[in-house]
Amino acid sequence: MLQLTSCRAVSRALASARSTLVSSCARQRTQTPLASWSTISKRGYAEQFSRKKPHMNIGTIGHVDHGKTTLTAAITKVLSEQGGAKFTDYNQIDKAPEEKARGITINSSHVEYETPNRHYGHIDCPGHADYIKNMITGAAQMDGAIIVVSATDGQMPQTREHLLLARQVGIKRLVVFINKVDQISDPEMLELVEMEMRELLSAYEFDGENTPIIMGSALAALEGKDNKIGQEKIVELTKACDEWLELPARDLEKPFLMPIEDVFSISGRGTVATGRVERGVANKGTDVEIIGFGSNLKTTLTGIEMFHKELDRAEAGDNMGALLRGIKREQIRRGQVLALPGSIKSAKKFKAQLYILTKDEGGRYTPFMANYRPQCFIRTADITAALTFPEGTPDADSKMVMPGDNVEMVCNLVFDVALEVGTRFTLREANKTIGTGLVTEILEYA
Ligand SMILES: Nc1nc2c(ncn2[C@@H]2O[C@H](COP(=O)(O)OP(=O)(O)OP(=O)(O)O)[C@@H](O)[C@H]2O)c(=O)[nH]1
Ligand SMILES: [Mg+2]
Repeated sequence: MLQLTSCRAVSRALASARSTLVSSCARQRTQTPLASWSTISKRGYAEQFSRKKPHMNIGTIGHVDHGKTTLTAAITKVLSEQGGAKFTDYNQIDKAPEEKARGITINSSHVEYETPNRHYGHIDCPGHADYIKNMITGAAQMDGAIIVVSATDGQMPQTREHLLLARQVGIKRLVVFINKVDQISDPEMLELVEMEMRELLSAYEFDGENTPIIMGSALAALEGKDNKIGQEKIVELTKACDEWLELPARDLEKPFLMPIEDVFSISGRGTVATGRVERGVANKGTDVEIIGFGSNLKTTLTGIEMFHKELDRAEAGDNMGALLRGIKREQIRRGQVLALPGSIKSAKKFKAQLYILTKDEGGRYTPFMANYRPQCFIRTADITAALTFPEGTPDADSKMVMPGDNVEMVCNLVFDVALEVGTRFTLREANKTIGTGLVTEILEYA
C-alpha cells in the first residue's frame, strides 16, 4: 500500500515537475540568455569572459527610432576594444530571432558584454510590440535598463510607456542615454531634454534627481567618429550602469515560497505538500504559512524530502516534499503556497497589465468585453476571474479588447490566492492560453 502511494506520488510529482520544468525552462532560457551564450561559446568567444563577475540582465528601452539598436551595437563595439565583448553589428542585432515564450512570439536579441566590474546580458527588441510583450511576460527579465531618448525629439509616447512598464515589472533604477546629440547644436536644447527626463523619471517614481544622464551619439561611437560624443560617452554609460544599477536579489536571498502542486497523506508521518521551490531557502524546523483559498494556517516544516531522501534544507529550484506539522490533508490544496510568515499576502482583486494573444499565437479569434471570465493560472492555482476595466475608463460598457492588445484591467478572482505586485499569470479559456498578465496593484486583500 505504502509502495503504491509512493509510486503514484512519484509519477504525479514527475508529471508536475515536467510541467514546471517546461515553463521554467522557457523562463530561464530567456532570463539568462543561455541560447545565445551557447551559440557564442560554440564560436569560441565566450571563453574569454570571466564568470566570476556578478551578472546582471539589462536592456535598451525607449521610443521607436531613438537609437536602441545602434546603442546596443555601439556598446559591444567599444567594449570589444577592451576585450570585454564580441562586437555585434547593427544588422546582427536587428534581425533578432523569433522566440516562443509561453506561446507568445517575441523577437529579441541578446548580447553579452563585460565591464571591469560586471558581466551583462543585454536585450534589445526590434519593435515596440516586442518590448511590451517581453516586459509583461517576463520572457527576458531585465533587472535594470538603459532608456534611450533622442535629443532631436525628446521624450515621446513610447518613452513614457516603457518607463511605466519598467516601474511595473519592478525595475528600480535606470540609466538615461540622450542620443543623437550630433544633430543638436544648441546646448540649451539638450538641457531642456535632460530636465524633462528628470521630471518624467520622478513622475514614474524613479529617482529623477540622481539618475545618471549621459549625452552622446551612438552612431558616432559605432562608426568610430568624434570620440568626445561617441566612444567616450559609451565608456561613461557603462560606468554609470556599473555604479548606479543595483544587482538584483538572487532567488536564494528572497523569502521562501513554494507553490503547492499536490498533497499526500503518508500514514505514520502526516501530511506532505509537494512543489517546486520558487524562491528562498527552507530548513527543517522553519515556520511557514499556508496561504490562499481562504486559509491562512501557520505550521512548521518538520521534514523535507527530495527524491525519497530526507534533507535538512531545500532551496529555489528544488522539487520538494514538505512534511507539515499538525495539518490534515483536507486543510490544504493545490494552488496554495507555503511561504515564510508575513512575506506575502492573499488577494482576490487586483489590477494587471495584460497582453492578449493574437489568433496566430494560438489565442482568441474575437475580441472580448468587460465581465469576460477566463481561467486565471497563477503559479499552481487555476481560478476563474472576471475582468473589468479600471474605474474611470471611458465607454467601459462598450469597450472591446482585441487579440494582440496590451491593456490594463481589473481582475476579480473567485478565490483568493497569494499575490504581490510583479506576480505573473496566464489567462486560459477552453484549454488554450489566450493571454498573459502581470499584477501591477493589489486592490483588495483577502
Ligand atoms: N544622427 C544620428 N543618428 C542616429 C544615432 N543613433 C542612431 N541613429 C539613427 O537613428 C535611426 C534609428 O536607430 P535604431 O538604432 O534603429 O533605433 P531603435 O530605437 O533601435 O529603433 P526601433 O528598434 O525601430 O524602435 C537609424 O537610422 C540610426 O542610424 C546618432 O547618435 N546620431
Ligand atoms: Mg531597434
